[in-house]
Amino acid sequence: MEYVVEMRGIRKEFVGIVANDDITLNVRQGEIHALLGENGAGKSTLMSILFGLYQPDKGVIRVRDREVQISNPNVANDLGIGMVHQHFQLVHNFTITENIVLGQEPNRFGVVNTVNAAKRIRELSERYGLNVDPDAKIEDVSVGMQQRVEILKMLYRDAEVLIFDEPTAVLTPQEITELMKIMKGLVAEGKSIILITHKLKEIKAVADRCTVIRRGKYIGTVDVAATSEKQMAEMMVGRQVSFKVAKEDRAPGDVLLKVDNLTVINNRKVEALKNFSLEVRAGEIVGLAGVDGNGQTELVEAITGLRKVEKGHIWLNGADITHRSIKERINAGLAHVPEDRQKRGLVLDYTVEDNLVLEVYDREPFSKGGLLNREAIRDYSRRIMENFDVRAAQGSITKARSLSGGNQQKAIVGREINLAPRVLIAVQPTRGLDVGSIEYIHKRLVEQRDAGYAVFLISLELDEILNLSDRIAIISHGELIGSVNAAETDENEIGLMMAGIRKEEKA
Ligand SMILES: Nc1ncnc2c1ncn2[C@@H]1O[C@H](COP(=O)(O)OP(=O)(O)OP(=O)(O)O)[C@@H](O)[C@H]1O
Repeated sequence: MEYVVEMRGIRKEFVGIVANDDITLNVRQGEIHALLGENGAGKSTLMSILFGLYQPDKGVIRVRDREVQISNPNVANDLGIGMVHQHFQLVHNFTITENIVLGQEPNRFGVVNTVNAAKRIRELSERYGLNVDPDAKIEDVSVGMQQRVEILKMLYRDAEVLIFDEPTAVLTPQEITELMKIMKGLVAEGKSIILITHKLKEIKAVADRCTVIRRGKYIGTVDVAATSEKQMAEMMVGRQVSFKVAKEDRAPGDVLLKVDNLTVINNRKVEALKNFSLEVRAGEIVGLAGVDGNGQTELVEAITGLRKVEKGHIWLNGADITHRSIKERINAGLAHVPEDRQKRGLVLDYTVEDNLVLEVYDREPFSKGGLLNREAIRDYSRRIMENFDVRAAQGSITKARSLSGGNQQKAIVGREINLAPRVLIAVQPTRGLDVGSIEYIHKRLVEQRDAGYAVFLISLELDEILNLSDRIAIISHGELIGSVNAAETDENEIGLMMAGIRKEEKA
């Protein structure tokens, strides 16, 4: 058996778009096989076919040398194919064991033996270095741990081929390192992994081979050790890609966003921000670096009006907006690319065009005397879609739900930048985007700065913060640890400050 999974000549068409057009994917046993492609290239569709969620219109799938019809996920399971989705499917007030046995057949007394299950979970956890406590409740464990529960679910069902869909998008850098170790351990034990990711660094670090697809078509499969990141990026987008952002020096102007001594309480009634102060000036990109969960979310919520401020003030272009409504803040020139595109960014059942005018539909020319001007809305949306390369099967009237993840993200960023906001709050603006799209969004953020606006960038990607920012503020446990010039710092210094070590302490 040369390959554990062979997908040959796979085609899948949705209304108006061929998502997979004659795609080949051959996975060897015991390898980590990366699947790389720009946003909307057809990766998720191909994996949904392998997992039995979609039926291909054409093509053959062979698993361990046997031709198979994977008519639903149960068939995939029986064939030893498992998938860790980007959005976990876990019940929060259940224990880890309960989540793993969920959906298992009960015995003839109608009960699932959770004692035996917990024992087996412990064994699997140990064997693959997962470090999971079977008795812990999901709501009490970190995101990284929840992902391991998803991995355990697959192992518990004896999966031999594991599909990971952008698994590192939700993880902290430490968790990413650990996950890579786990993946290597899995293949060392004979499992095979298909890894969907946009991060070329990760492909270089763990994958053996990489299959590249572009606009639904198969481009090629390469040996990762012999191929550079640049080469893979070029295969993927069909042109040269620059990883560095070109940015001229610029003297910042007036303070456009001022956060003054802010104290905010989180959902657990704990102070998530303590006397936090920060300024962002016109013509400046300020990056906020910090380990996830250190008050970034609450800070953004307070600035955008989603969370009440306990103490302190927020000023936008000289006006105190601390207690203003969300709408008033938008009208005063604030825009926001939110952390969670599905919860806050888009109304998934609306069309793309309705999503693109979400904040401005009540202004002229989009409405007049209470009536919507469809033509104006469509024109405006089409322009954003074109500029930001938002690919949608039926154009502006496509439902947001059926866009690929990256295209949803591009639509949100396009919508917010298009408001020409005085202050743009960009949270993880390039999450889930391919390198070509990242390059483009970064350019637009720099343009925003060059036009004399303020950009506040919140990102867990240190590379992105270092690359784009003029100034970097570091947050730890809800406190400002310090603020440094991007040109005069490096990953190490920022890393230490993210761990809560102040500059003077280090000296
Ligand atoms: N259920 C669906 N109905 C209609 N079109 C769809 C559906 N699912 C996907 N598409 C379209 O098929 C194309 C491929 O999408 P897919 O999600 O497979 O891309 P992807 O490579 O996973 O992208 P990303 O990196 O952005 O997640 C896209 O143009 C998408 O809009």
